Amino acid sequence: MGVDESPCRPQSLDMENPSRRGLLIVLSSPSGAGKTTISRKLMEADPTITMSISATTRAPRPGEEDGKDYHFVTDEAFQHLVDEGELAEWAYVFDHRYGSPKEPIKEALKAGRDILFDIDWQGTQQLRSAFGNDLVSIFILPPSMKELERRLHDRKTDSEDVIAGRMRRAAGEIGHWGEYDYVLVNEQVEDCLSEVQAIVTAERMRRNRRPYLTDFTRQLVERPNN
Ligand SMILES: Nc1nc2c(ncn2[C@@H]2O[C@H](COP(=O)(O)OP(=O)(O)O)[C@@H](O)[C@H]2O)c(=O)[nH]1
Ligand SMILES: Nc1ncnc2c1ncn2[C@@H]1O[C@H](COP(=O)(O)OP(=O)(O)O)[C@@H](O)[C@H]1O
Repeated sequence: MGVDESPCRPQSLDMENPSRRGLLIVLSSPSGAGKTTISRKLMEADPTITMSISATTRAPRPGEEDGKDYHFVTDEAFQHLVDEGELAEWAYVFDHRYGSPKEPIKEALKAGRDILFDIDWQGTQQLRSAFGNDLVSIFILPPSMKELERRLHDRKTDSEDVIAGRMRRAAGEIGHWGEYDYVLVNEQVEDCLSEVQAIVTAERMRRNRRPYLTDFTRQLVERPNN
């Protein structure tokens, strides 16, 4: 259901204005647990959700597209983004820098659209400080460390060295699970996707994200014959 199709949406609402505050949806996990897979499926099922495309200094993997998967930039270009205050958050991950551009977030929130982030715990902390109640955070765990390693090999995008580095970092990343609003185990992709969708649906219904309810409830009470 699209943003404007809620059955609870009062008819008198100004159609030019968004009826709901946009939501920042953050997915974090150790590398290989499945957040890219879940993100893609979530957006396929609900095209009103847009992805925040991060800037990174890491090299593209085979099949990755500049401007679609990441904005692949040099160290100098990344530093320029930092200096100009164009990133809402940024962090070092696996010896590279990754950051979320500020402008698309502002646009999405203004338009009442939801925006999805595939970022680590450091970025999540920074976004939570900046956006508070507009953010919902979800941590995705693998069913086991053995399965995590199997998925990293299966993906065939990284060398043995890189996989070993990602596995070494996984325990540290998992250590931050307690900072997240929701924690899921990605055993079967479709089950995990359904759980993420249930969270998004419920979070969209939160009272503070539906400011029009103030007018709607007033109308209900003041004009009982309508
Ligand atoms: N803080 C922060 N982390 C990011 C950002 N973009 C990606 N990451 C994280 O960087 C880590 C590495 O990402 P990537 O190199 O694509 O590897 P992957 O985890 O195997 O997909 C993952 O934990 C991502 O969630 C960002 O903009 N900010
Ligand atoms: N539930 C799952 N069961 C089996 N394989 C999975 C599952 N979820 C993801 N994968 C596979 O695991 C690999 C890593 O998934 P990916 O989405 O790239 O993880 P991340 O973005 O967290 O690094 C990919 O090859 C993906 O197809």
